[in-house]
Amino acid sequence: MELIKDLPDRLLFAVPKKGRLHSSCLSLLEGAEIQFHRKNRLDIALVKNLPIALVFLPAGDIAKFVGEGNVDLGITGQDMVAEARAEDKVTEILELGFGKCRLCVQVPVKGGPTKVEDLVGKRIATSFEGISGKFFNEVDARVAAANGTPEKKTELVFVSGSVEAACALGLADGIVDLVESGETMQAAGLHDIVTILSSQAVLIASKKPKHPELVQTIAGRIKGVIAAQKYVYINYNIERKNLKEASTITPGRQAPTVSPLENPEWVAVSSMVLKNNVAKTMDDLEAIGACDILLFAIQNCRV
Ligand SMILES: Nc1ncnc2c1ncn2[C@@H]1O[C@H](COP(=O)(O)OP(=O)(O)OP(=O)(O)O)[C@@H](O)[C@H]1O
Ligand SMILES: O=P(O)(O)OC[C@H]1O[C@H](OP(=O)(O)OP(=O)(O)O)[C@H](O)[C@@H]1O
Ligand SMILES: [Mg+2]
Repeated sequence: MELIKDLPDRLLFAVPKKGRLHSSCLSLLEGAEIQFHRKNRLDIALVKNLPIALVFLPAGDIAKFVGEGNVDLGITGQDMVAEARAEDKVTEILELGFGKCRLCVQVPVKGGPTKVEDLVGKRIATSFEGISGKFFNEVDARVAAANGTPEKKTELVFVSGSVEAACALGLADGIVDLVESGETMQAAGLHDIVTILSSQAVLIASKKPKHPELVQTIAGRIKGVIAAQKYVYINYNIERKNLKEASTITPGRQAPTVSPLENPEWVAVSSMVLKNNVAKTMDDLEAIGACDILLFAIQNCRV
């Protein structure tokens, strides 16, 4: 097949083929000007403007492929990297700020245990067998040591999705699954008693990439897109005597850009500032006498 023949010369970049991370990944690729056309049903797409091939894989498999060096780059959740036991086999280049969630032990609100130790010897349903197994092995050992009794094993029951249904269906006494808004958990009559890990989507690279320079190029582009989403550009005028204080409010990534104005007692200042704190930043600037405060969206940047 024509497509496969082209692959050896290209950097392979694995992207979740569906699910929670898929559409944010596509926006990221677009922002990084990684242009491709994906044929219907095909899980490989050649990038038109760079020597890259995108491979669309289940999020759960991506860490394994990157860790084994089959593909140079990938995007998946930190939870998936941990579940694949690939933390030492991949380089986490960048947290991407989406796909944020927590992996939690959850139990029924009514009549469920109140602490994780009470689940020892019981049944836990999960799609995260690796992480949950390690977690409950430690709890089992700790409880046995504390009580001076032989170790009782907590039983893991694998389910591939809709994990929250397991308690109501009588399959398990508790579950380990992801929580974001908490809606699914609450709808199932559950609450969380322990957070095992917090996760978000990450850009990961193989430890020995076949195309290291291209890895750097793509990482730089994606970092730029993420920074552009995180920051806005602020511009304001201020009396020179207040510049020191203003610089502490808008320090910029390196330092603020200060330009002289016709009136020698005044300067114009520009700086990147964090988007999520920008109203407070503007309040603080106004309070020290800044005026003509303008805010600009950043289309893209390199940091
Ligand atoms: N509710 C959520 N909010 C935020 N991020 C999430 C949420 N659920 C999952 N994720 C993140 O997205 C990753 C992939 O989850 P996703 O649900 O897309 O995969 P899946 O469960 O294998 O597929 P599917 O649910 O389509 O069968 C998770 O490993 C986690 O990092
Ligand atoms: O706290 P919330 O915002 O409700 O999100 C949490 C839910 O999202 C994920 O499920 P998903 O939609 O991927 O379905 P799945 O269980 O079939 O994987 C996760 O497995 C939880 O069930
Ligand atoms: Mg899911």
